[in-house]
Order: sequence, then structure tokens, then C-alpha cells
Amino acid sequence: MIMQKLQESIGKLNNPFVVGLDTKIDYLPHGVSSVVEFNSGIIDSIYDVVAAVKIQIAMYEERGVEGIEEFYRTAEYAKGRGLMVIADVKRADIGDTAVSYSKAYLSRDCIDFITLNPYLGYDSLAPFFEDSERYDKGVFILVKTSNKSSGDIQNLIVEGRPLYEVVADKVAGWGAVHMDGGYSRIGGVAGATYPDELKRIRGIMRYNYLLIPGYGAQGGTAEDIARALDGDINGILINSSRKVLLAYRKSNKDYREAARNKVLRMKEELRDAFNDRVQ
Ligand SMILES: O=c1ccn([C@@H]2O[C@H](COP(=O)(O)O)[C@@H](O)[C@H]2O)c(=O)[nH]1
Repeated sequence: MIMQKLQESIGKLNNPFVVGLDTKIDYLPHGVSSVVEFNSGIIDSIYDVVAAVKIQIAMYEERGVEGIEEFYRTAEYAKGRGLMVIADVKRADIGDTAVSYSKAYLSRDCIDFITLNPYLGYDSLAPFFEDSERYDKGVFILVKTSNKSSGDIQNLIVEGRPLYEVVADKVAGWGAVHMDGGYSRIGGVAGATYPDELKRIRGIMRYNYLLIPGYGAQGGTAEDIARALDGDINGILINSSRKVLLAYRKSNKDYREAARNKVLRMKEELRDAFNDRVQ
């Protein structure tokens, strides 16, 4: 079952980091001729130290049919290497359309998790919840995003509380009927760039995995995350994309070696930050 598998993989590797394969053409180093070649090289260099990769579909959609093919070839390659795959697609729509979106991603063997946008409410998400059971998959719903303007909407006060807390409550409630072992198939997204909000969200969403982007390139740190979570490293995935993919530009190493070194360094940073917080 998917959530048990995720927990076991993270536990075995002792590493909640997820590498984001948000590959743009101008990221390719000299001598690498395609996105799939680049991604395969990154995957080969990190498949034994992380449990999952997150593939951001925007970087593939931007290049049309060829890009979409590369998205799926990347996902299949990662699965072949034993990694779990998160497709960062941020979908949801009116119910009937959501049925198609859901099938498009959750029925595919090469995708384990997708991201969803809660703005349209329960009926826009229900088809994904049903399919998560049908296909043994999971979803992460945006709760508090890492970007600068996320507070424009997500921090508005609704019935005395910031909206992201209301969303966290809803996601926790929806997730309660989709448990797989100790965790729900329905998780949340909460940015590392807002540690106070992350702390409150963790307090509300105890049985939901939190996918935490914003580490590294957007300024979130291991200390921020450890502080927000009171030193409890369970039930989280931390994404880093550009810092890993472009690590080679800050070293004189091959891009694969530089990416692996970066991931191992991030893991150390996290271990230090969390150990400092453990009483
Ligand atoms: O709140 C959110 C939700 C999603 N993302 C995505 O995560 C990665 C972050 O990339 P970095 O290069 O590590 O900054 C990217 O795919 C975003 O679309 C996010 O950043 N914040």
C-alpha cells in the first residue's frame, strides 16, 4: 500500500528529501543533449539516497508534445530505478472534468502521487480521492504555498482564522476516510518559507504527509523546518529542485556527482537541524 511504502522507503534511507526534476533546456550542461538524458543521469546518481522524485509538469508542458513525452519517459525511468514519483500538476476542476484529470494521472503506473488545488472545493477533488483508493495512489493538496504572494488569499481571515488553517482542517477531515496504515493518502503542501504556518498546519494535519517545497532556492532552511516541526521528522517530504539540478554550476564536478553530493549535504544539514531540536 502506497503510504506504507513511502514510510518504509524514507525510513530505510533515513532521508525525507525529494529531488525535483524541474528541468529546463538551459539547465543542460555541455555535452548533454536532451532533458531525458539529463534526468536519467540525475536519477542514476540519487536513486539510492532518496525515496522519491517530484516532476513539475510546467517545464515539460512548455515544450509541447515532445516535452510531455519527456515527462512520462522521466517518470518511467524513475519508477524503473525504484523511486516513487510525484507529478506536480496542481489539478482539480468541476466534477466531470476532474474525473478525466484524475484518470489521466492516477491510473498510470509511472505516477504514485499528484498535487491538487483545493480552490474549487470537495466535488472537484472527490474523483481523485476515489481513484487514490482504486489505483493505490496518493495526493497532496495545496494548503499554504511557498511563494511570496501566497498570503494574498491563503492568509485571509475566514470565520476568525486564516484560510490556510481552514483548508488544513478540511484536508485533514477528507483524509480521515482515506487512511492507509498510520497515514492518509490525502496529504498537504506547506512551504518551508512559512515556518509559523507550517507549524500550525502540522498541528492540524497529524495523520497527513506534508510535502514541503521552498527549501534551498526559495530561502527555506533545514533549521526553519526543524523548528516548525518541533524536531519531529516524521510524515514529511521536503522538495528541492534547482539547488540539486544546478549544483554542478557551483562546483567543478560532473552534474551527476554534484547533484548527489548536494543531496547528501542537504541530508546532513537536516539531520543536524533535527537532532538539535530533539530534547
Ligand atoms: O507551494 C509550492 C508548491 C509547489 N512548488 C513547486 O516546488 C518546486 C520548487 O522548486 P525549487 O527549485 O526547489 O524552488 C517547483 O516545482 C514549484 O513549482 C513550490 O515551490 N511551492
